[in-house]
Amino acid sequence: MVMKVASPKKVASITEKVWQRVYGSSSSSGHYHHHHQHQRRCSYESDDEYEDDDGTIQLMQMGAERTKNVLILMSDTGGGHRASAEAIRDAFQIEFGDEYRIFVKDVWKEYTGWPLNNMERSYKFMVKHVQLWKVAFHSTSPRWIHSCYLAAIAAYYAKEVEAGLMEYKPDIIISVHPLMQHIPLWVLKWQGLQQKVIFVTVITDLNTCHPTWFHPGVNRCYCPSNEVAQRALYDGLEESQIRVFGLPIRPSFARAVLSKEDLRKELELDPDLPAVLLMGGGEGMGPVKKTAMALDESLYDKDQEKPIGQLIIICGRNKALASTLESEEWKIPVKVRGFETQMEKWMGVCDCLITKAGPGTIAEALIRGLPIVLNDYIPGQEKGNVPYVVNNGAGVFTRSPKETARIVAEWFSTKTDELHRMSENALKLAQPEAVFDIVKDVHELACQRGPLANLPYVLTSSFTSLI
Ligand SMILES: CCCCC/C=C\C/C=C\CCCCCCCC(=O)OC[C@H](CO[C@@H]1O[C@H](CO)[C@H](O)[C@H](O)[C@H]1O)OC(=O)CCCCCCC/C=C\C/C=C\CCCCC
Ligand SMILES: O=c1ccn([C@@H]2O[C@H](COP(=O)(O)OP(=O)(O)O)[C@@H](O)[C@H]2O)c(=O)[nH]1
Repeated sequence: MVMKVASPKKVASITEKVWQRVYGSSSSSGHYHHHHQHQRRCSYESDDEYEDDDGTIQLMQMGAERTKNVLILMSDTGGGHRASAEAIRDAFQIEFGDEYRIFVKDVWKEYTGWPLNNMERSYKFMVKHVQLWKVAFHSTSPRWIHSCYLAAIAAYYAKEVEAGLMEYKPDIIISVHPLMQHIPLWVLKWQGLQQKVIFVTVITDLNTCHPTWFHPGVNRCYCPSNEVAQRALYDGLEESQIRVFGLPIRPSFARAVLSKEDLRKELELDPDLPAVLLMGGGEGMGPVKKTAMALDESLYDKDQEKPIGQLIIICGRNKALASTLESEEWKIPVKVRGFETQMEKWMGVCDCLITKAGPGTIAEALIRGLPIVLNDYIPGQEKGNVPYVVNNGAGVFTRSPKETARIVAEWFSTKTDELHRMSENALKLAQPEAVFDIVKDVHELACQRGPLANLPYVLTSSFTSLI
């Protein structure tokens, strides 16, 4: 909160002056008491002030009372970055209420031009032509290569990015995207805002992530696994910058108490038949259709002429896939859905999952204790998710739709004990509290920053004024 008050000639202390203005009393014990009503608020306070030309005093902050702005940088390249961004936003709200104001934004899309404003489409195109993605991913891995690209883009779009970031006057910037470290950090540096704005990265890949995630200039780098933390250390981050809590998953997964029975009624599913969930990330990627067809065969008992399981297919934003599947005739009970906002419910009614190796979907399934058949992965960032699941006994990998269908049929008939064992292993890997650990740690960072964080934006030099 920035307040303007007239400058009194004689006052004992600045703190008293502030509290006199705000509460009409100079009692510092009143101040103390007020702080304790906000247990979780930062415990620092500061007396920053400066005098304007007109003789009024700008009171920079009310210490702990100021609502802090948190800008979460994401992009809809896949569904995982938005899901993690929203998870962090929700956890901030649950833990700290109105102490933080959260903005989840794709600043590139809103403020810049080609190629940054078009990443979703470029990414979709590249992963469809998977060899192209493989070359792009690996050829940009060396630091000097991606730094050159990103520096060129930063120079070109500096003003736009600056405008995009400054619109939200962030006290804290959280990047949940591999290409959103370098450019914002350069802008902060150019503006002399590094001491004021906390910058943290929350990595949303479980293992073989791209090195653009690791920037030595961050205040914290939250790694979802020890494997990623090792990579961060290898890429030059200090141990003090790294924290390993897990991948941030929406609190509705961690905190909701779900009864399978009630959910099956709500979602209009068969109450008794075991259920398999088939999906392909936010974009409905991978061999979804072929797998659905194979399951329609394997989950139907021809001798008894009845199904041994039911199938739910979530197509995400892939509308073409949803409409093709909706027009099919099925022997077993099948539900075809588009983009669902309550994934915790759909996972809560199922007994196992078939998916490409998306980190968000995997982490959610682990929380729900769902054994996973991984049927595809995007080269590069998703490759390492396969051993992560398989070596920990939480699932299997096969690219063959028929093999997938056979495995699920066995899990639902002769190998229920294997299904049960894998479910237990999945639960052991789950980290439902990760998102809360992350926001609490960010909050601690904000508290440690103290008065420096409360310099108003008007005091800092703007990049636009330098050029
Ligand atoms: C020396 C020869 C160079 C050849 C390459 C030519 C040009 C560069 C073209 C493309 C750059 C490719 C960037 C590669 C780095 C990507 C880092 C990364 O891991 O990105 C992943 C994200 C998607 O997120 C993932 O989604 C998954 C699911 O789908 C899953 O959820 C996973 O967890 C997520 O991490 O990918 C992107 O965001 C890619 C955006 C693609 C942008 C294409 C723009 C192309 C145009 C020009 C280049 C502009 C900027 C790139 C700067 C390059 C520096 C890395
Ligand atoms: O209809 C859908 C399909 C997917 N998702 C979510 O999108 C994310 C997908 O992330 P993941 O990392 O698995 O793959 P990506 O989509 O990024 O390739 C997960 O959180 C899913 O729960 C969703 O909310 N609704």
